[in-house]
Amino acid sequence: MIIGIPKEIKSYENRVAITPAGVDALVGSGHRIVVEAAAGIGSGFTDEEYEKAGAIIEKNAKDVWAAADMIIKVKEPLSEEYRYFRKGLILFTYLHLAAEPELTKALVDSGVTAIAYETVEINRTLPLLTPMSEVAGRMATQVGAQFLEKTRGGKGILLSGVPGVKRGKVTIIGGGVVGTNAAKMAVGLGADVTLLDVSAERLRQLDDQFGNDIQTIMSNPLNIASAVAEADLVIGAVLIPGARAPKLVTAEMIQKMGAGSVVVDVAVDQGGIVETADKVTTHDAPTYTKYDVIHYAVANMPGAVPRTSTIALTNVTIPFAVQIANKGAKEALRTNLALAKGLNVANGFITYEAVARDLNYPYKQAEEVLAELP
Ligand SMILES: NC(=O)C1=CN([C@@H]2O[C@H](COP(=O)(O)OP(=O)(O)OC[C@H]3O[C@@H](n4cnc5c(N)ncnc54)[C@H](O)[C@@H]3O)[C@@H](O)[C@H]2O)C=CC1
Ligand SMILES: CC(=O)C(=O)O
Ligand SMILES: [Mg+2]
Repeated sequence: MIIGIPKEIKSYENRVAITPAGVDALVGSGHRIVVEAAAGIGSGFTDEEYEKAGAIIEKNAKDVWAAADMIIKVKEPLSEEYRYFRKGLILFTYLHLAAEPELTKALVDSGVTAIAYETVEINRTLPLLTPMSEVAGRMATQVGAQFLEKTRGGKGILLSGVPGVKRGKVTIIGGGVVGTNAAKMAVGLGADVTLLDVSAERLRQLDDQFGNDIQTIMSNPLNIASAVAEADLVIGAVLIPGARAPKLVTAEMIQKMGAGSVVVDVAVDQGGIVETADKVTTHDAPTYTKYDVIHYAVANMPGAVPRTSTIALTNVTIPFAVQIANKGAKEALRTNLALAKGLNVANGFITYEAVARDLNYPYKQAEEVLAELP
Protein backbone atom coordinates (compact mmCIF):
# COMPACT_ATOMS: atom_id res chain seq x y z
CA MET A 1 0.00 0.00 0.00
CA ILE A 2 1.12 3.60 -0.58
CA ILE A 3 0.75 5.71 2.55
CA GLY A 4 0.75 9.51 2.40
CA ILE A 5 1.73 11.83 5.25
CA PRO A 6 0.77 15.45 4.54
CA LYS A 7 2.14 18.37 6.51
CA GLU A 8 -0.48 19.61 8.99
CA ILE A 9 -1.95 22.99 7.97
CA LYS A 10 -3.97 23.99 11.03
CA SER A 11 -2.72 27.14 12.76
CA TYR A 12 0.37 26.37 14.87
CA GLU A 13 -0.17 22.62 14.45
CA ASN A 14 3.36 21.28 14.57
CA ARG A 15 2.60 17.62 15.12
CA VAL A 16 3.08 15.10 12.31
CA ALA A 17 1.37 11.72 11.86
CA ILE A 18 4.53 9.61 11.65
CA THR A 19 8.06 9.53 13.05
CA PRO A 20 11.07 8.02 11.25
CA ALA A 21 10.55 4.95 13.48
CA GLY A 22 6.99 4.65 12.13
CA VAL A 23 8.27 4.90 8.56
CA ASP A 24 10.74 2.14 9.36
CA ALA A 25 7.94 -0.11 10.71
CA LEU A 26 5.72 0.39 7.64
CA VAL A 27 8.53 0.09 5.09
CA GLY A 28 9.62 -3.10 6.88
CA SER A 29 6.13 -4.50 6.22
CA GLY A 30 6.55 -3.81 2.51
CA HIS A 31 4.73 -0.48 2.13
CA ARG A 32 5.73 2.78 0.42
CA ILE A 33 5.59 5.95 2.49
CA VAL A 34 5.32 9.38 0.89
CA VAL A 35 5.98 12.24 3.32
CA GLU A 36 5.34 15.88 2.38
CA ALA A 37 8.51 17.97 2.54
CA ALA A 38 9.09 19.58 5.96
CA ALA A 39 6.11 17.72 7.49
CA GLY A 40 8.14 16.71 10.53
CA ILE A 41 10.15 19.89 11.07
CA GLY A 42 7.85 21.28 13.79
CA SER A 43 8.32 18.06 15.76
CA GLY A 44 12.07 18.03 15.23
CA PHE A 45 12.20 15.37 12.47
CA THR A 46 14.04 16.31 9.25
CA ASP A 47 13.30 15.14 5.70
CA GLU A 48 16.70 13.43 5.72
CA GLU A 49 15.72 11.34 8.76
CA TYR A 50 12.53 10.22 6.98
CA GLU A 51 14.47 9.40 3.81
CA LYS A 52 17.00 7.42 5.78
CA ALA A 53 14.13 5.38 7.26
CA GLY A 54 12.92 4.64 3.73
CA ALA A 55 10.33 7.35 2.96
CA ILE A 56 9.97 9.26 -0.29
CA ILE A 57 9.80 13.04 0.18
CA GLU A 58 7.21 14.82 -1.99
CA LYS A 59 7.12 18.61 -2.37
CA ASN A 60 3.37 19.23 -2.72
CA ALA A 61 0.46 18.22 -0.55
CA LYS A 62 -1.59 17.56 -3.70
CA ASP A 63 0.87 14.91 -4.90
CA VAL A 64 0.99 13.25 -1.47
CA TRP A 65 -2.81 12.91 -1.40
CA ALA A 66 -2.97 11.79 -5.04
CA ALA A 67 -0.34 9.06 -4.63
CA ALA A 68 -1.76 7.55 -1.44
CA ASP A 69 -4.10 4.61 -0.83
CA MET A 70 -4.17 5.71 2.83
CA ILE A 71 -3.58 9.18 4.28
CA ILE A 72 -2.45 9.31 7.91
CA LYS A 73 -2.85 12.70 9.58
CA VAL A 74 -3.13 14.28 13.00
CA LYS A 75 -5.92 16.85 12.74
CA GLU A 76 -9.19 16.72 10.86
CA PRO A 77 -8.83 17.86 7.23
CA LEU A 78 -9.49 21.59 6.73
CA SER A 79 -11.71 22.85 3.88
CA GLU A 80 -8.73 23.39 1.56
CA GLU A 81 -8.00 19.66 1.84
CA TYR A 82 -11.53 18.45 0.94
CA ARG A 83 -10.65 18.70 -2.77
CA TYR A 84 -8.29 15.74 -2.34
CA PHE A 85 -11.04 13.38 -1.12
CA ARG A 86 -11.96 10.53 -3.43
CA LYS A 87 -13.90 7.28 -3.27
CA GLY A 88 -12.11 4.50 -1.42
CA LEU A 89 -9.30 6.69 -0.08
CA ILE A 90 -8.55 5.58 3.50
CA LEU A 91 -8.24 8.47 5.96
CA PHE A 92 -6.84 7.70 9.42
CA THR A 93 -6.79 10.74 11.73
CA TYR A 94 -8.67 12.70 14.42
CA LEU A 95 -12.04 13.75 12.97
CA HIS A 96 -14.41 14.91 15.80
CA LEU A 97 -17.25 14.83 13.24
CA ALA A 98 -20.08 15.69 15.67
CA ALA A 99 -18.56 19.18 15.80
CA GLU A 100 -17.66 19.25 12.06
CA PRO A 101 -20.80 19.17 9.86
CA GLU A 102 -19.05 20.49 6.72
CA LEU A 103 -16.24 17.97 6.93
CA THR A 104 -18.79 15.21 7.51
CA LYS A 105 -20.67 16.20 4.36
CA ALA A 106 -17.45 16.28 2.32
CA LEU A 107 -16.52 12.77 3.55
CA VAL A 108 -20.00 11.38 2.89
CA ASP A 109 -20.23 12.97 -0.57
CA SER A 110 -16.80 11.74 -1.66
CA GLY A 111 -16.97 8.14 -0.43
CA VAL A 112 -13.79 8.31 1.68
CA THR A 113 -13.26 5.49 4.21
CA ALA A 114 -12.69 7.61 7.32
CA ILE A 115 -11.36 6.04 10.52
CA ALA A 116 -11.32 8.43 13.50
CA TYR A 117 -8.61 8.03 16.12
CA GLU A 118 -10.91 9.30 18.85
CA THR A 119 -13.53 6.54 18.56
CA VAL A 120 -11.23 3.50 18.31
CA GLU A 121 -12.22 1.67 21.48
CA ILE A 122 -10.86 -1.22 23.56
CA ASN A 123 -12.63 -2.29 26.79
CA ARG A 124 -14.31 1.11 27.19
CA THR A 125 -11.02 2.97 26.76
CA LEU A 126 -10.02 5.13 23.78
CA PRO A 127 -6.39 4.14 23.13
CA LEU A 128 -5.76 6.62 20.30
CA LEU A 129 -7.24 9.56 22.22
CA THR A 130 -5.60 8.77 25.56
CA PRO A 131 -2.07 10.09 24.95
CA MET A 132 -3.36 13.43 23.59
CA SER A 133 -5.80 13.69 26.49
CA GLU A 134 -2.87 13.15 28.84
CA VAL A 135 -1.05 16.02 27.14
CA ALA A 136 -4.10 18.32 26.98
CA GLY A 137 -5.07 17.59 30.58
CA ARG A 138 -1.61 18.46 31.87
CA MET A 139 -1.51 21.55 29.65
CA ALA A 140 -4.96 22.70 30.81
CA THR A 141 -3.70 23.39 34.32
CA GLN A 142 -0.50 24.92 32.98
CA VAL A 143 -2.26 27.35 30.58
CA GLY A 144 -4.93 28.08 33.19
CA ALA A 145 -2.23 29.05 35.69
CA GLN A 146 -0.60 31.33 33.09
CA PHE A 147 -3.83 33.15 32.19
CA LEU A 148 -4.60 33.72 35.87
CA GLU A 149 -1.55 35.99 35.94
CA LYS A 150 -2.40 39.69 35.83
CA THR A 151 -0.03 40.23 32.90
CA ARG A 152 -2.14 37.80 30.83
CA GLY A 153 -5.45 39.43 31.83
CA GLY A 154 -6.21 37.18 34.80
CA LYS A 155 -7.18 38.02 38.36
CA GLY A 156 -3.58 37.82 39.53
CA ILE A 157 -3.64 34.58 41.48
CA LEU A 158 -0.85 32.08 42.08
CA LEU A 159 -2.59 28.69 42.24
CA SER A 160 -0.32 27.40 45.00
CA GLY A 161 -0.83 30.46 47.21
CA VAL A 162 2.07 31.15 49.59
CA PRO A 163 2.34 30.76 53.37
CA GLY A 164 -0.33 33.01 54.87
CA VAL A 165 -2.32 33.33 51.60
CA LYS A 166 -5.10 31.03 50.30
CA ARG A 167 -4.50 28.62 47.44
CA GLY A 168 -6.31 29.12 44.13
CA LYS A 169 -9.38 26.97 43.41
CA VAL A 170 -9.49 24.66 40.42
CA THR A 171 -12.76 22.97 39.38
CA ILE A 172 -12.42 20.10 36.92
CA ILE A 173 -15.59 18.79 35.24
CA GLY A 174 -15.07 15.26 33.92
CA GLY A 175 -12.71 12.82 35.62
CA GLY A 176 -11.46 10.74 32.69
CA VAL A 177 -8.02 11.02 31.14
CA VAL A 178 -8.02 14.82 30.67
CA GLY A 179 -9.54 15.44 34.11
CA THR A 180 -7.16 13.09 35.92
CA ASN A 181 -4.11 14.61 34.27
CA ALA A 182 -5.33 18.15 34.92
CA ALA A 183 -5.84 17.15 38.57
CA LYS A 184 -2.34 15.67 38.84
CA MET A 185 -0.83 18.97 37.71
CA ALA A 186 -3.13 21.09 39.87
CA VAL A 187 -2.36 18.97 42.95
CA GLY A 188 1.33 19.18 42.07
CA LEU A 189 1.06 22.97 42.03
CA GLY A 190 -0.65 22.91 45.41
CA ALA A 191 -4.04 24.21 44.25
CA ASP A 192 -7.37 23.54 45.99
CA VAL A 193 -8.88 21.00 43.57
CA THR A 194 -12.51 19.92 43.11
CA LEU A 195 -13.39 17.28 40.52
CA LEU A 196 -16.89 16.37 39.29
CA ASP A 197 -17.95 13.32 37.29
CA VAL A 198 -21.32 11.59 36.66
CA SER A 199 -19.90 8.16 37.29
CA ALA A 200 -19.92 7.17 40.97
CA GLU A 201 -17.49 4.37 40.12
CA ARG A 202 -15.09 6.84 38.54
CA LEU A 203 -15.33 9.17 41.56
CA ARG A 204 -14.50 6.24 43.82
CA GLN A 205 -11.40 5.40 41.75
CA LEU A 206 -10.29 9.04 41.84
CA ASP A 207 -10.81 9.21 45.58
CA ASP A 208 -8.60 6.12 45.95
CA GLN A 209 -5.98 7.61 43.62
CA PHE A 210 -5.81 11.13 45.06
CA GLY A 211 -6.91 10.62 48.66
CA ASN A 212 -7.43 13.93 50.42
CA ASP A 213 -5.57 15.89 47.75
CA ILE A 214 -8.80 16.50 45.83
CA GLN A 215 -12.51 16.87 46.61
CA THR A 216 -14.69 14.61 44.43
CA ILE A 217 -18.30 15.64 43.81
CA MET A 218 -21.15 14.08 41.81
CA SER A 219 -21.77 16.04 38.62
CA ASN A 220 -25.26 17.57 38.49
CA PRO A 221 -26.44 21.08 37.59
CA LEU A 222 -26.55 22.36 41.21
CA ASN A 223 -23.12 20.99 42.12
CA ILE A 224 -21.62 22.29 38.89
CA ALA A 225 -23.11 25.75 39.55
CA SER A 226 -21.58 26.05 43.01
CA ALA A 227 -18.19 24.55 42.05
CA VAL A 228 -17.94 26.92 39.05
CA ALA A 229 -18.94 30.00 41.07
CA GLU A 230 -16.18 29.31 43.61
CA ALA A 231 -13.44 28.51 41.09
CA ASP A 232 -10.55 30.62 39.86
CA LEU A 233 -9.94 28.08 37.09
CA VAL A 234 -12.54 25.77 35.51
CA ILE A 235 -11.40 22.92 33.26
CA GLY A 236 -13.94 21.24 30.91
CA ALA A 237 -13.02 17.56 30.51
CA VAL A 238 -16.24 15.67 29.72
CA LEU A 239 -16.63 13.20 26.87
CA ILE A 240 -19.49 11.12 25.55
CA PRO A 241 -17.58 9.24 22.81
CA GLY A 242 -18.37 10.45 19.30
CA ALA A 243 -21.19 12.73 20.48
CA ARG A 244 -21.45 16.47 20.75
CA ALA A 245 -20.42 17.54 24.26
CA PRO A 246 -23.31 18.42 26.63
CA LYS A 247 -23.50 22.11 27.65
CA LEU A 248 -23.03 21.66 31.39
CA VAL A 249 -21.73 25.14 32.29
CA THR A 250 -24.29 27.81 31.44
CA ALA A 251 -23.68 31.50 30.72
CA GLU A 252 -25.39 32.26 34.04
CA MET A 253 -22.83 30.13 35.91
CA ILE A 254 -19.96 31.90 34.12
CA GLN A 255 -21.39 35.30 35.10
CA LYS A 256 -21.13 34.29 38.75
CA MET A 257 -17.37 33.72 38.49
CA GLY A 258 -15.09 36.52 39.63
CA ALA A 259 -13.61 38.88 37.04
CA GLY A 260 -10.29 37.58 35.69
CA SER A 261 -11.18 33.92 36.33
CA VAL A 262 -10.24 31.42 33.61
CA VAL A 263 -12.10 28.64 31.80
CA VAL A 264 -10.15 26.07 29.78
CA ASP A 265 -12.70 24.02 27.81
CA VAL A 266 -10.63 21.07 26.64
CA ALA A 267 -13.79 19.37 25.37
CA VAL A 268 -14.21 22.10 22.76
CA ASP A 269 -13.10 19.66 20.04
CA GLN A 270 -16.44 17.89 20.57
CA GLY A 271 -18.33 21.19 20.75
CA GLY A 272 -17.41 22.15 24.33
CA ILE A 273 -19.23 21.93 27.69
CA VAL A 274 -19.26 25.65 28.39
CA GLU A 275 -22.14 27.61 26.86
CA THR A 276 -20.06 30.76 26.50
CA ALA A 277 -17.10 28.89 24.93
CA ASP A 278 -19.00 28.92 21.65
CA LYS A 279 -15.97 29.86 19.57
CA VAL A 280 -13.09 27.47 18.91
CA THR A 281 -9.76 29.30 19.14
CA THR A 282 -6.29 28.56 17.78
CA HIS A 283 -2.81 28.84 19.28
CA ASP A 284 -2.16 32.22 17.63
CA ALA A 285 -5.12 33.80 19.52
CA PRO A 286 -6.06 31.22 22.15
CA THR A 287 -8.39 33.23 24.39
CA TYR A 288 -11.29 35.64 24.43
CA THR A 289 -13.14 37.24 27.32
CA LYS A 290 -16.85 36.96 28.10
CA TYR A 291 -18.49 38.26 31.29
CA ASP A 292 -14.97 39.22 32.43
CA VAL A 293 -13.95 35.54 32.37
CA ILE A 294 -11.04 34.47 30.14
CA HIS A 295 -12.04 31.58 27.85
CA TYR A 296 -9.36 29.28 26.39
CA ALA A 297 -10.87 27.03 23.69
CA VAL A 298 -8.06 25.62 21.56
CA ALA A 299 -9.09 22.37 19.87
CA ASN A 300 -5.54 21.15 19.23
CA MET A 301 -3.80 21.90 22.52
CA PRO A 302 -1.15 19.14 22.08
CA GLY A 303 -0.01 20.94 18.90
CA ALA A 304 1.82 23.40 21.17
CA VAL A 305 4.13 20.67 22.50
CA PRO A 306 4.66 18.80 19.24
CA ARG A 307 7.78 16.87 20.08
CA THR A 308 6.19 15.17 23.10
CA SER A 309 2.82 14.83 21.38
CA THR A 310 3.99 13.43 18.04
CA ILE A 311 5.96 10.69 19.73
CA ALA A 312 3.13 9.90 22.17
CA LEU A 313 0.52 9.82 19.40
CA THR A 314 2.49 7.72 16.90
CA ASN A 315 3.43 5.22 19.62
CA VAL A 316 -0.23 4.19 19.61
CA THR A 317 -1.39 4.86 16.02
CA ILE A 318 1.34 3.10 14.06
CA PRO A 319 0.49 -0.48 15.13
CA PHE A 320 -3.07 0.12 13.83
CA ALA A 321 -1.72 1.75 10.65
CA VAL A 322 0.44 -1.32 10.03
CA GLN A 323 -2.63 -3.57 10.33
CA ILE A 324 -4.65 -1.43 7.91
CA ALA A 325 -1.76 -1.34 5.45
CA ASN A 326 -1.10 -5.08 5.66
CA LYS A 327 -4.70 -6.27 5.40
CA GLY A 328 -6.44 -3.41 3.59
CA ALA A 329 -9.14 -1.35 5.33
CA LYS A 330 -11.98 -3.82 4.78
CA GLU A 331 -10.22 -6.85 6.24
CA ALA A 332 -8.50 -4.89 9.04
CA LEU A 333 -11.83 -3.38 10.14
CA ARG A 334 -13.62 -6.72 9.86
CA THR A 335 -11.08 -8.55 12.02
CA ASN A 336 -10.19 -5.88 14.60
CA LEU A 337 -13.28 -4.81 16.54
CA ALA A 338 -11.42 -2.00 18.35
CA LEU A 339 -10.42 -0.48 15.03
CA ALA A 340 -13.93 -1.03 13.63
CA LYS A 341 -15.27 1.30 16.35
CA GLY A 342 -13.11 3.96 14.72
CA LEU A 343 -14.92 3.75 11.39
CA ASN A 344 -17.05 6.92 11.12
CA VAL A 345 -17.77 7.19 7.40
CA ALA A 346 -17.52 4.70 4.51
CA ASN A 347 -19.05 4.39 1.07
CA GLY A 348 -21.15 7.52 1.67
CA PHE A 349 -22.65 6.38 4.99
CA ILE A 350 -22.12 7.41 8.60
CA THR A 351 -21.18 4.29 10.53
CA TYR A 352 -20.89 5.82 14.03
CA GLU A 353 -24.28 6.13 15.70
CA ALA A 354 -23.63 9.22 17.88
CA VAL A 355 -22.29 11.17 14.89
CA ALA A 356 -25.29 10.21 12.72
CA ARG A 357 -27.71 11.19 15.50
CA ASP A 358 -26.06 14.53 16.31
CA LEU A 359 -25.77 15.58 12.66
CA ASN A 360 -29.11 14.14 11.46
CA TYR A 361 -27.80 11.56 9.04
CA PRO A 362 -29.09 8.04 8.59
CA TYR A 363 -26.93 5.54 10.49
CA LYS A 364 -25.68 2.35 8.89
CA GLN A 365 -23.81 -0.32 10.85
CA ALA A 366 -20.13 -0.65 10.01
CA GLU A 367 -20.45 -4.40 9.20
CA GLU A 368 -23.18 -3.70 6.68
CA VAL A 369 -21.20 -0.98 4.92
CA LEU A 370 -17.99 -3.02 5.00
CA ALA A 371 -19.75 -5.92 3.29
CA GLU A 372 -20.57 -3.55 0.42
CA LEU A 373 -16.98 -2.32 0.01
CA PRO A 374 -14.99 -3.87 -2.85
N1 LIG B 1 -8.69 20.47 23.06
C1 LIG B 1 -7.77 19.54 22.83
O1 LIG B 1 -6.69 19.83 22.33
C2 LIG B 1 -8.01 18.14 23.23
C3 LIG B 1 -9.26 17.77 23.61
N2 LIG B 1 -9.53 16.51 24.08
C4 LIG B 1 -10.91 16.26 24.46
O2 LIG B 1 -11.09 16.26 25.86
C5 LIG B 1 -12.35 15.61 26.14
C6 LIG B 1 -12.17 14.61 27.29
O3 LIG B 1 -11.40 13.51 26.84
P1 LIG B 1 -10.97 12.30 27.79
O4 LIG B 1 -10.63 12.80 29.14
O5 LIG B 1 -9.97 11.52 27.05
O6 LIG B 1 -12.31 11.47 27.87
P2 LIG B 1 -12.62 10.28 28.93
O7 LIG B 1 -13.62 9.42 28.26
O8 LIG B 1 -11.38 9.69 29.45
O9 LIG B 1 -13.32 11.06 30.14
C7 LIG B 1 -14.55 11.69 30.04
C8 LIG B 1 -15.17 11.72 31.42
O10 LIG B 1 -16.36 12.54 31.36
C9 LIG B 1 -17.26 11.99 32.30
N3 LIG B 1 -18.59 12.55 32.08
C10 LIG B 1 -19.52 12.22 31.17
N4 LIG B 1 -20.61 12.97 31.33
C11 LIG B 1 -20.37 13.82 32.38
C12 LIG B 1 -21.10 14.84 33.04
N5 LIG B 1 -22.34 15.16 32.67
N6 LIG B 1 -20.51 15.49 34.08
C13 LIG B 1 -19.25 15.19 34.48
N7 LIG B 1 -18.52 14.21 33.90
C14 LIG B 1 -19.06 13.55 32.85
C15 LIG B 1 -17.13 10.49 32.08
O11 LIG B 1 -17.68 9.76 33.15
C16 LIG B 1 -15.62 10.34 31.94
O12 LIG B 1 -15.01 10.06 33.18
C17 LIG B 1 -12.77 14.98 24.81
O13 LIG B 1 -13.71 15.81 24.17
C18 LIG B 1 -11.48 14.93 24.03
O14 LIG B 1 -11.68 14.86 22.63
C19 LIG B 1 -8.54 15.56 24.18
C20 LIG B 1 -7.26 15.88 23.80
C21 LIG B 1 -6.91 17.17 23.23
C1 LIG C 1 -7.50 14.99 20.38
C2 LIG C 1 -7.21 16.04 19.42
O1 LIG C 1 -8.06 16.45 18.71
C3 LIG C 1 -5.89 16.59 19.35
O2 LIG C 1 -4.98 16.07 19.99
O3 LIG C 1 -5.70 17.57 18.62
MG1 LIG D 1 -18.37 37.81 36.82
